[in-house]
Amino acid sequence: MSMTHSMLIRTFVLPPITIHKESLEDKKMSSAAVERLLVRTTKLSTITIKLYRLVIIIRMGILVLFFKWRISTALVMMSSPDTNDTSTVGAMWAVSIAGELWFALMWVLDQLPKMQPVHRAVDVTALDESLLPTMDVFVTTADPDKEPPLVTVNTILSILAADYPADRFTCYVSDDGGAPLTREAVAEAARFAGLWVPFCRKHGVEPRNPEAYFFSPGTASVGAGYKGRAWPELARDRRRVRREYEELRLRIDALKAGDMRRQRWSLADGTCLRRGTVEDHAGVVDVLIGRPSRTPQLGVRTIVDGTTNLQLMDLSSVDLRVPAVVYMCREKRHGRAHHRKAGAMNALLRASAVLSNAPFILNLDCDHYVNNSEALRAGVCLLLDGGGGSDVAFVQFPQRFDGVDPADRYANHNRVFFNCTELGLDGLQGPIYVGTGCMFRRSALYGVDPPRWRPHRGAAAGKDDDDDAAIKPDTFGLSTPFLGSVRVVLEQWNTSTSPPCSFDGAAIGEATALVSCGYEDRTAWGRDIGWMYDTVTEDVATGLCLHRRGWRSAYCATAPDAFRGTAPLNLTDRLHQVLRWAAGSLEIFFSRNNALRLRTGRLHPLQRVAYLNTTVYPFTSIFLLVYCAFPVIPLLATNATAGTFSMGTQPSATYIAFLAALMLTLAMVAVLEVRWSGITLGEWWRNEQFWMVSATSAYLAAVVQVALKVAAGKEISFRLTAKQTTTTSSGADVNEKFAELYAVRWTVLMVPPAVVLAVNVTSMAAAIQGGRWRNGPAAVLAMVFNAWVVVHLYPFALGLMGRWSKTLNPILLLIAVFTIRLICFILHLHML
Ligand SMILES: O=c1ccn([C@@H]2O[C@H](COP(=O)(O)OP(=O)(O)O[C@H]3O[C@H](CO)[C@@H](O)[C@H](O)[C@H]3O)[C@@H](O)[C@H]2O)c(=O)[nH]1
Ligand SMILES: [Mn+2]
Repeated sequence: MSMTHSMLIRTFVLPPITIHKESLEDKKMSSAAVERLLVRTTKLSTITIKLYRLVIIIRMGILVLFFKWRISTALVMMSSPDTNDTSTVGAMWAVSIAGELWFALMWVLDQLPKMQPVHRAVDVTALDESLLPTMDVFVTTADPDKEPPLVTVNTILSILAADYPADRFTCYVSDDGGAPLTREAVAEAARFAGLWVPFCRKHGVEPRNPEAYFFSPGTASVGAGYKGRAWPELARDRRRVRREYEELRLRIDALKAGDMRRQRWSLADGTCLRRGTVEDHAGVVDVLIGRPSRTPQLGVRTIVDGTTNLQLMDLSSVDLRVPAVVYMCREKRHGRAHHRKAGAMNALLRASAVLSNAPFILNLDCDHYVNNSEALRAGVCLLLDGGGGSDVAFVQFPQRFDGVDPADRYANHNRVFFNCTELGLDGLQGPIYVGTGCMFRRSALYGVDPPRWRPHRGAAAGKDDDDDAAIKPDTFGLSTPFLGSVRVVLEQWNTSTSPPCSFDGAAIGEATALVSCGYEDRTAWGRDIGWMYDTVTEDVATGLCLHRRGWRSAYCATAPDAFRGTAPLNLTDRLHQVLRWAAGSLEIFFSRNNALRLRTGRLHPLQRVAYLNTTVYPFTSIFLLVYCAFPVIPLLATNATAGTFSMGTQPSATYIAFLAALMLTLAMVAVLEVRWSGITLGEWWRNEQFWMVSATSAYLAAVVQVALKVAAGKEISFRLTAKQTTTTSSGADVNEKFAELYAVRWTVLMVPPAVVLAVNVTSMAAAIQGGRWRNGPAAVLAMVFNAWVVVHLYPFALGLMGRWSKTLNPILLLIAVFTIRLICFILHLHML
């Protein structure tokens, strides 16, 4: 990378000197005249959105009036001489109002940041081919048992075959398990890439993940959308490549079978290392495919099978180059913190700095493959965009999943978050970073301020002394070559130095030293630079640190999906995933990154609200459980009269009016949200439902875990999500296809919702049996509320029932639940 790169930096990355308030109109007019736009940003301001905002504001007004009324009524009741048991009555009022206040607050925190969604369309054809920046792609894997090597291999192949110049990107694979099996599998992928990558280029196949391409039902019709040469040729080539791929699969199976007997690593240079354990092993950096030449290597030959002499594929005039592949395993030692994924990412960040030092970085978890070969270009558009792209620290892509059952009973797709929340945030300071499928600007990770907050450093400025001063060993560590690489990256603001790029022995030696476990001692890694430590959701914390420094982020939704991954296999895995996210969120809440305490004017106020929302939501579990248990009391009470706890208030027209208004506006907001974001009502409902399941189980456990951490310093573990191999023969029946999903695996997390379910069901039974439900409207309503809880917990019950359960129609349930929810609120009010 020499002139081309520096020109590019000058053209696109140089910061505008003035701090400008973004005006979309201005931007459109000024840039359109000069060059083709890489990104077209439109504020969604359809009638739906306007109505949506209006209803949200009206509902907030109603909430204020409602609470004013509730609290004043409570105070009047308490001081009334007719109330005989003041302490019980007071406690009940407090529980009820506290619950409602918390739910209302959560609703407001959730809605506010969603009110100004924007839509960004990238134009990859507007990118100047000769100016494409270099990119480092990081793949993380940690355990070959839970993350099958075949999945990782497919991810790597899809990356290598992506539509991006082969000499401009490098694929780094981090193996936290230090498993020879993983390394061998990566090497197999590197070998197979020599055939797979040119094949993809020749025929323009999609997706470029061989497993998905050959075996997933969706891509069976290869002819459709065919971009390459002659169709019969594709059919022939496809058959041959598929045969090769099947052999690769067999080889990986064999590796797996033989894994137990292996004691040593053998590296590319012939040296052997003794195999360590997962928690204790040496650091390794191993270049599996070196840097390809800078010019395309057009195939003038055909690949011929050595034994059968059969012509395998005609690759004349197809570029045969394969991007560089580096296998990396950071050193781990007993008794030394390794900081999970964040630690792996920081090791990758440093090792790649002395090897390729690309200004942009893409991270994919081992199970998330490139599904749209233009994905890398799409991300680059947003980072290079002349109209503000230089302030963008990262581009988050939506996470999409294969292998989710048609009913999505555990809400794995998370559509409300990706299609509403992230889009809304994009209109503020940018989406929250949520892990896999995210592209970064390397300099942002080194802790510098974004251009718009560096107003004195413009194109004219010379060497930046501040930057030099900032590149200190007590921040970045002692490696001189690494410090040099940091300087190069930071100087890209205003000079035209090109990053060094070398895979020679010295560079590899340095990279190995950079992944040693002592390198970060007494440095700022994990605190001020790189990925953040001290939380199991390093993603949210890292994004927050970038946003608080004034960086923006961007959301990049493409069609077809840029990346696709796998979702947790069963309810147990899913609950543990949600538990980890909730615990990580609370860890951030109790850290120096608490959104309420951050002292910075650079965080957009609504962005702050969004971060507050993302870090406090698990507390809902406490309010929810208490609030849920509350109406059951009259049914279980030995005193048969439901009036025991009634404080004698008569239903008033006021509260009926409040309820009607609150319920109506809630329903309207939901319907409008579904409309502007394009998700389905079913998806929205699944989200609601799974929220209930998590809130009664995983969130509660998260609160306990974090309480233990805060009080007793007990660390929270990162339980890896098991990945599925996506192969699903097209003909298989649903039960067989999702057998793993329907399997019941017990976890303590299921205890609280099971108890809630049981209590509700028995209290209903008891009430019916004892004829108590006839004793008063409160009891009847309590039963209805019970039913509401039970219905909300039904995906959980399905999980418990295992594969024999049949899925109910979510839409019918939705209607039922809305009606019941209304009655539930009446119940709460009636009892008081
Ligand atoms: O010590 C570790 C632990 C995990 N990982 C990798 O981290 C990734 C995420 O782990 P996974 O179990 O798949 O977590 P998910 O809940 O599915 O992932 C989401 O949530 C995580 C934070 O909790 C983020 O790190 C992920 O990027 C995000 O996709 C995987 O590639 C792992 O190989 C490591 O490299 N080292
Ligand atoms: Mn995952």
